[in-house]
Amino acid sequence: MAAIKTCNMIKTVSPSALKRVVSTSATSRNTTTPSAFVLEQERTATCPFKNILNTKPLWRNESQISRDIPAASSELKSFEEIPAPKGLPIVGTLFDYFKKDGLRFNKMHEAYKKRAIEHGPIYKEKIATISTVVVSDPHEYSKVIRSEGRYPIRREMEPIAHYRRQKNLDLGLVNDKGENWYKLRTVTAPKMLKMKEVLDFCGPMNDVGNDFVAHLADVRQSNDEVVGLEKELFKWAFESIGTFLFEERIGCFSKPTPTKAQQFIDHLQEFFKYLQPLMFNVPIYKLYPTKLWKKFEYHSDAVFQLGRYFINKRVAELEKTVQLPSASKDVASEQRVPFLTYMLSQESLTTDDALSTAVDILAAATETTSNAMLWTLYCLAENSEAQQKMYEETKAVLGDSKDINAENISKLTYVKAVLKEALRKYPISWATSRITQEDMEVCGHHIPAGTHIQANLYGMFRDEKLFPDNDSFKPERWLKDSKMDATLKGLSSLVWGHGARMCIGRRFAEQEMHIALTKIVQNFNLQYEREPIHATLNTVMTPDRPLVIKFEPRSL
Ligand code: HEM
Repeated sequence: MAAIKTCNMIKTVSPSALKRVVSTSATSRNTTTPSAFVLEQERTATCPFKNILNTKPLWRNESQISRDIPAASSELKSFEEIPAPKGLPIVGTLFDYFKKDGLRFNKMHEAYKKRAIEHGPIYKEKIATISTVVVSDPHEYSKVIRSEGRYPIRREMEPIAHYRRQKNLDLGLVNDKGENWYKLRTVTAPKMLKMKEVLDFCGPMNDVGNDFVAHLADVRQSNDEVVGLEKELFKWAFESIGTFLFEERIGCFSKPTPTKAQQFIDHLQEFFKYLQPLMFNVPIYKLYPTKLWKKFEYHSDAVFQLGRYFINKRVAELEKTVQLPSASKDVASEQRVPFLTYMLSQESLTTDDALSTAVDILAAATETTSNAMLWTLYCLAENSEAQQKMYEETKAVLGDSKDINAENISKLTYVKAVLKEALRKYPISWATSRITQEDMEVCGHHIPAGTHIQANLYGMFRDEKLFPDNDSFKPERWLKDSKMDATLKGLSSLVWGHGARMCIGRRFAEQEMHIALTKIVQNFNLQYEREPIHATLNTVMTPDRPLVIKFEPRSL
């Protein structure tokens, strides 16, 4: 497989505004002064990407790659000189995505990889109204991480933001910016990212996991195949996040699935399906409601109404049984109260803020974790050796016990490596991004403030130079004693984004997935006997057709 080209530094321009930025980045790479070094350490102390920030530049010694960071601003190349595919005025490269055998919006991950191979570690592209710079060099992207500031900005998910504005709804945690976003984030983060808080949910997630394997055993056909696995995993994901938000079970595994839960799941899947083409196409929907927009709007209405239904139902129950704290007296994040109770008690949030955030979390949690699980089960079903190693680890750590708790979960190191490797091969969030807030230098080019810049995650993960034998599923890459460069080990975090705006559900998602995967492998031997599956984008990366896996019971 061809590897992505890497930076070649050349001549030119000296935008004086960049002096400060360039000299910082040049120093941090080469002759670090004590003060710059201290600054660097302070900035990276809590960053999950710190390995990349703190180690020497990648590939410095590799013969294929001759690149050097310019020593002075006079060597900087301009933004205009960033390589770019040819496009037309106004529409840019839009038609490349409609040509027969051309690129496709539902294969953007492949498009980014192809463009990077053609144009190198940095290229820019304008697709209709969207202009973006794509970086495929982990070290270079780390500069973007370092400069993201107190209020990092991601590009809006335009169709969602447009929908919310039209309906007079708050933009919410996912789309809001600046102080508004910060207010929501600082209230939510302690409850969702503190390890102690998340470990408290090990018990309830263990119960959800037990019920899920019983459910899988039940829905298996006579030949052990589970047909409609994606729907079953959606139920699991919804049950898991519901348990976290409400500290009450939704009952998704009962027969039949409760109508409202099934409706929420169905509408959410359609919502993500229509979101993908709307995000990249010309936003005509802002002028008049296209057919596609109407479908998206229909499913958005349903997701919002059903999300509100679940939340309001729980609030009404809580009001009957417990005294909801008054909004003038914040409940501390360590207090053991349901997430909703905690949110509603926060003085800094309006009731609408609290409810919008809960709907955001319901929606953000379901499609993501169910697809991450689908890919991981697919990888395991295709790799009996990895599956066996994982089974042996579960036996060694848990014996015959069904209980995963705050203590033994930390010992499931191979399980964790399995998830990382599955997300390397199939990064459900295939690119991560920021809008730059200051002028900076990346790959020797001037990047003005306000540029939308993305890390080409799929391209990096599938780069043979970075991950040798990258078509193979090798969880061992991620184990502590593996020989993989520590810098590259840090790359696995990027599927969760980075810095102050990293996925707020990361800890929760990892825990629920580690538990469910462990239980599945404890109970079943997985087999996949059909044609290889490929990836397509329904906003997140999903299998391009229904995945049918055999769940053969293990004799315990
Ligand atoms: C496999 C599972 C998941 C993956 C790979 C994933 C990935 C991501 C990524 C890449 C971002 C953007 C971060 C950034 O810009 O730096 C994000 C944001 C977010 N995620 Fe997740 N996510 C997952 C599961 C979840 C779950 C389970 C929840 C809720 C419990 C959740 C809630 C959110 C929210 C609310 C945001 C917006 C945060 C903000 O902008 O402050 N995600 N996620």
